[in-house]
Amino acid sequence: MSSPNVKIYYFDMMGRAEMIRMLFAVAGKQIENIRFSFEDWPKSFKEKAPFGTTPWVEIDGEVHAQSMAIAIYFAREFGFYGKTNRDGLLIDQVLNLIHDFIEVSIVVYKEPDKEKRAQCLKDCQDKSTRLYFGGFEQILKKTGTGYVAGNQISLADIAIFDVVTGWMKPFLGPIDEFPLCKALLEKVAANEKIKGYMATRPYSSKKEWGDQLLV
Ligand SMILES: N[C@@H](CCC(=O)N[C@@H](CS)C(=O)NCC(=O)O)C(=O)O
Repeated sequence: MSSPNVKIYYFDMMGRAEMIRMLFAVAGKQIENIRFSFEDWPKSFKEKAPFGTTPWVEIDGEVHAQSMAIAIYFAREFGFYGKTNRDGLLIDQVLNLIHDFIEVSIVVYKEPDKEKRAQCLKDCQDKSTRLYFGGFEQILKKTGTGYVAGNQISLADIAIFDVVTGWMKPFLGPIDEFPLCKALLEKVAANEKIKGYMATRPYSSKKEWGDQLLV
């Protein structure tokens, strides 16, 4: 069976689309990026998005949205969702922790008062980083292989790597107290496909939402 034609629609940045793009890179699969500006989003794209938000994908012409659902679907298709139901449980816990972390980061980003925002950012870099990386660490300890699920890289490992290298980077504090997370990140960074992708991806952290906080 031939591979489907997949297009992903998103802003010209990493954001919520990057984990999906990275998964395709690690799986050695093609995905076409349709990138648009903030100006063009309401004018030409929002009405095409299934639920009025981005990212969304077109799979052989059929549209689907919700970044986590899209990532999970392709992880299953490409064999990056573990081998057992328990693997899926471990992976889902990581993805849900990341979902919660994203929500916290967005609250910080949207805080209009500059002083309050600085305080929220500090809390995020301190307490939230500890809470969520503490969660990843617990899961990695339970699995005991150095990966979130089983003995090979899965969507969850890629998603944790995206947290530290993507748009959420400015919201993170030090993760030194989480040695299993650090070891996992080194392993993902050493993956040949990830290395190739990171060396050529067109995105700059300067353009991401998080970095605008620091302006
Ligand atoms: N739960 C959704 C959230 C999507 C979402 O809020 N996307 C933002 C960009 S990251 C968006 O579409 N913002 C523009 C808008 O709501 O008009 C997902 O993960 O895909």
